[in-house]
Amino acid sequence: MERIRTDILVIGAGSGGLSVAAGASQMGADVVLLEGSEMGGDCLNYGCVPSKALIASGKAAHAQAHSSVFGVAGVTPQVDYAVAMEHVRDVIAQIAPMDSQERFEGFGVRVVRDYGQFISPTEVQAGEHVISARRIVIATGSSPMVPPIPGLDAVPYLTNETLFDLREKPEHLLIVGGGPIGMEMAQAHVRLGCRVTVIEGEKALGQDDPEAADVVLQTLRDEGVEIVEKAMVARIGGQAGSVEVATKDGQDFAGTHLLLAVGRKPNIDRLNLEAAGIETTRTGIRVDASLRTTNRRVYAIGDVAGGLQFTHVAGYHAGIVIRSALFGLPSKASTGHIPRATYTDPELAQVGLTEAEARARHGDGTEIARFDYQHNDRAVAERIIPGFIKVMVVKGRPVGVTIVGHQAGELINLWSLALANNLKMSQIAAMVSPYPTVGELNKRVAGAYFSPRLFENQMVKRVVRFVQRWVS
Ligand SMILES: Cc1cc2nc3c(=O)[nH]c(=O)nc-3n(C[C@H](O)[C@H](O)[C@H](O)COP(=O)(O)OP(=O)(O)OC[C@H]3O[C@@H](n4cnc5c(N)ncnc54)[C@H](O)[C@@H]3O)c2cc1C
Ligand SMILES: NC(=O)c1ccc[n+]([C@@H]2O[C@H](COP(=O)([O-])OP(=O)(O)OC[C@H]3O[C@@H](n4cnc5c(N)ncnc54)[C@H](O)[C@@H]3O)[C@@H](O)[C@H]2O)c1
Repeated sequence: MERIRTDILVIGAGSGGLSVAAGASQMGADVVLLEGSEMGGDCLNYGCVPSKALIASGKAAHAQAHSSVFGVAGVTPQVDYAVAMEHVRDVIAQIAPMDSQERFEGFGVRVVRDYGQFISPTEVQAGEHVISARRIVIATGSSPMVPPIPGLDAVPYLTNETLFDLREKPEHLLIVGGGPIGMEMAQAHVRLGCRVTVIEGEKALGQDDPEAADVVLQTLRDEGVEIVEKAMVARIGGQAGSVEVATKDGQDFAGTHLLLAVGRKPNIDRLNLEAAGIETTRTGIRVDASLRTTNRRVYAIGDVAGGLQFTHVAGYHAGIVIRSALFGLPSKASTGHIPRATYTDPELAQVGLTEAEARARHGDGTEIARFDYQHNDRAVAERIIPGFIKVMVVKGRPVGVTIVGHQAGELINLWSLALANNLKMSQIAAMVSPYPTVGELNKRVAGAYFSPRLFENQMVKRVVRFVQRWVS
């Protein structure tokens, strides 16, 4: 048994853990990093990266089939699913060196490739190593939730951890769960020529503004995805190549493959948290605003902390922990300025409050500024007109933004800046955007906020008439 003493021990080499390890080691701390599986965690290996790479394949196929409106004859795309999945592998391989053991050892981090478990409040065992640390950061992420649906144990099913290993194209993919994973993978697969049925227990994209979600859902339905809502799965049967799903309301579905996308569970089982006095909640490890667990020397970040589950949140958490653990500075995580985007086509992005949340919190003080893609000249030229941007404004400042449409995930960046810095709508309106860009939408929605004040204001009209009389 080798004993190691260090300043910072990071458990988990995914989005959050790697950011802590890179930052802390480059700022002079002695860092040990544990990883029981693949360097890079979920995002690189089974999450963001492979899903966005497969979405890109779907987009290429869709463009081929829908080019005739541009005067370029459309063709039926010849999809080789195995090659599309090799493209996914290749994209992972291109990004992997950034997360590699070698790169982190180059920073001076000691990387131990084993699962860690607490053996005392300050010690973690990983294989043949016992590591004691001044501060410990748990960044062990989450895994696909596999609910105890009767019959599921006897039927082969896919999750995000196995989907990208497929090489034979599913003829008919049944997806249980209409959240971001379900909808992104539904569209990618229908565009690659699979039949797709999404079975959702409540409302698909139910976390999002319903009007914006409907724009996405309508597009997916138009592309051929069957989306069944309010259909909670009650029983699963069949066998490999022939899967049957029965819902509580008595509907039956049959397909060739089954993908489970019904949420996540925190990776805490291997950690032996009781030995360190670390409490958990229903969704993950209990943390305070500075991301400390119930053991003051131990932090929890990213998916395992049970809040928002995004790579950029894990990265944001890493910054909070570095400030607190390395410099002893008070540092608190907040969520009001954290954006999210679902990379369907059209994309759906949100930062801050939705319209319903803003009205609930600010009542009549909420004003809504809105601008539709169909009035953006670039969107018209490129024929990407479904969508809108909606800004919830309170006392002249944006408190939330919903964008559904082409590149909504890119457009939301400006509003993340605005909310993080408490900017005013007048500052957004003062920006000059190059014409014709889709990004002009952001300025035009700020213009839409001010136009009733300027154009429907009798005082403004009186002042203009008065001044004009004196202008030579
Ligand atoms: C299909 C899919 C698509 C997604 N798309 C996006 C997206 O587009 N944008 C976005 O922002 N987010 C996306 N996410 C979410 C994103 O992947 C996660 O929020 C992010 O990976 C969380 O980072 P993390 O560091 O908390 O955990 P992870 O990245 O999962 O890393 C945790 C690591 O800890 C290791 N580990 C676990 N237990 C132990 C232990 N006891 N000892 C040692 N190591 C351990 C694991 O092996 C893993 O490598 C997606 C997720 C999925 C599933
Ligand atoms: N673009 C992105 O940023 C992105 C993409 C994918 C995933 N993610 C992250 O991963 C997380 C997990 O995604 P997800 O889509 O698995 O989870 P989710 O919790 O967002 O959605 C799961 C859906 O499954 C439904 N469901 C649950 N049990 C069911 C049952 N028995 N029958 C039918 N429907 C059922 C729920 O009603 C819900 O709508 C997301 O919350 C997000 O944080 C992010």
